[in-house]
This record gives sequence, structure tokens and C-alpha cells, in this order.
Amino acid sequence: MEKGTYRVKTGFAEMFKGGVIMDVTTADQARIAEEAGAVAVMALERVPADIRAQGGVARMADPQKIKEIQAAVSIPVMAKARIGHIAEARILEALGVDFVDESEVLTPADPFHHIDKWQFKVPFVCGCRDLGEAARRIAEGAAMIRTKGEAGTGNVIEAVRHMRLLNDQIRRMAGMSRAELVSYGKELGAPAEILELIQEHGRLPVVNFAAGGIATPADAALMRLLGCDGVFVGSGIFKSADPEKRAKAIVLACTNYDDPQVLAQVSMGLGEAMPGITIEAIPSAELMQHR
Ligand SMILES: O=C(CO)[C@H](O)[C@H](O)COP(=O)(O)O
Repeated sequence: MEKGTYRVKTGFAEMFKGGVIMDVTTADQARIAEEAGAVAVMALERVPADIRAQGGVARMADPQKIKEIQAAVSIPVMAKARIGHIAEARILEALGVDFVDESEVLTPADPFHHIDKWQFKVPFVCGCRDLGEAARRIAEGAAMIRTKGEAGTGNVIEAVRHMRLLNDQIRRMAGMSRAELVSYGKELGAPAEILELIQEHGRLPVVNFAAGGIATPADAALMRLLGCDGVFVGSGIFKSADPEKRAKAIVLACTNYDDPQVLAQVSMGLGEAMPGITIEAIPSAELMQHR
């Protein structure tokens, strides 16, 4: 099959279903992730909790680090580019990463546009808070979607908010006529053609993970119970007391999300979770989800 077609890109994302994708900043962390059973790793400069605490401009990771991570693991390696940063995305494609995350966790580079992802052979994953955002990113060529949550907080409430909103908005479309879809599209700022596709599938037409603030096995299970296809976890693992143990537990919880006995077992004795932040304590200008 031809490399880089939309069918290949979205089909590749299907392979991650049911799994955990872990943020990593070094080859050592990538090895921990692979050993724990992650389906892919996401290379970035700093985990979101550190970006939040340290501030400054967060950019694509150093290509040298990305190469080291690629050499360290056999699972797919994703990497983050800033929103609208075509050059970072082209560098990541040249490095041979398996997926680019056009991510709100990094400092946005373009205040007007997201990347035109149709111009790339490498597939992209993008974040959304609602159906309108998801549909716009899909229209731009995203092959995978993730709900944004609020990264680096260890607080799952925003991940839940975004997944519930997305589900409700998709449910609302059932039975709408074409004319109703067009006006719903105007309300959401979403192209009607993409909404038609979503209506037809009864879900997003691409794989949809949950991200941002997932810090425990129970959080991962909660997001799966709400219908996501898998989860991204970053700070929740590497800012906890025992990343190896917690990473394995989150992978098991993601698979066995509907089995409370297994969830109880894997949640035992994990040591301290990352310290969390309440969303109300974050000034609105510092919320990553609004980017
Ligand atoms: O942007 C992401 C997904 O692509 C991050 O991996 C995710 O949001 C991590 O958040 P946290 O550090 O809260 O787990």
C-alpha cells in the first residue's frame, strides 16, 4: 500500500487502540515505557507538569534526544510539534518519527493556523475539547484525535469534561437531517461534510484517545469507560514516586478497564501519585486546553 495515504495513516492509528501512549523525555524513560507495555512513546522536551512549573517557551524536543529514543525502543515513536509550526513538523518527518502530535502542550507558534496536515506523509494526532475542534482538525488531515484534558495537572476532570462533551455532541447529531447538520456545523464551527461522516459512524471517524491529567490506573479506566480508544499519559507516570510500577499498572488498567477486581489489584501499593493541581487554581491564561 502507498506510504502516507490517509487510509494508511488512520489504519496505523487503529493499531494503538486499547493501549497507553507515554510521554518520554529520555531514552531511559522510553525503555521504562516499552517495558511497561506502552503501545508507543511520545518524545517531548519536558513533561507537561514541568512545562507548567518552569514556564518559558516549550518547543519540539532536541532531534538528538529523539534519535536516542528511537534507537532505544522497538515501539512507534511519536513527537510533538508546536501548533502551526510547519518547520518543526517537517524536521520530525525527516527524523522518521511515526506520528507527529501538533500539541497545545507546547507553546503555539502560529496564532492563526494549524498545520495543513494533508501536505505530510507522516500522520498527525491533534487535541480537541469538543466536536467542533475535532472536526476542524480532521478536516485539516489529522489521522487521530485526542481529547485535551488539562495536561500536567494530575487532575482528570478536564479529560472527563472533554470526552463527555464530545459524546453528547455526537449523540445530538443522530437523526439530524442534512439541513440541520449544516446549521449545527455553523454553531460548532465545523465542516458539514465531516459532521456527516461522524453521524454515519456514530463516533469520530478516526481513533480517539484521552489525554491530560490522567494520573492513576482508575483515571485510565474511567476514560475508557467513557468511550475513548486508549490514553496518553505523561506527568502522571514520570512525576510519580515509582514510574515503572505505575506505568505497568496504567497499561493493565487501560486493558482491563471494565474489571474492578483487576483494577483493585493493579492500584495497590503504587507509592505516591504525582501531586495534583485543582483547575480553579490555574489562571485562565495558563490553561493549555485553550490553545
Ligand atoms: O499532549 C499530550 C498528548 O498528546 C500529552 O501527552 C498529555 O496531555 C500528557 O498530559 P499529562 O502530563 O497530564 O499526562
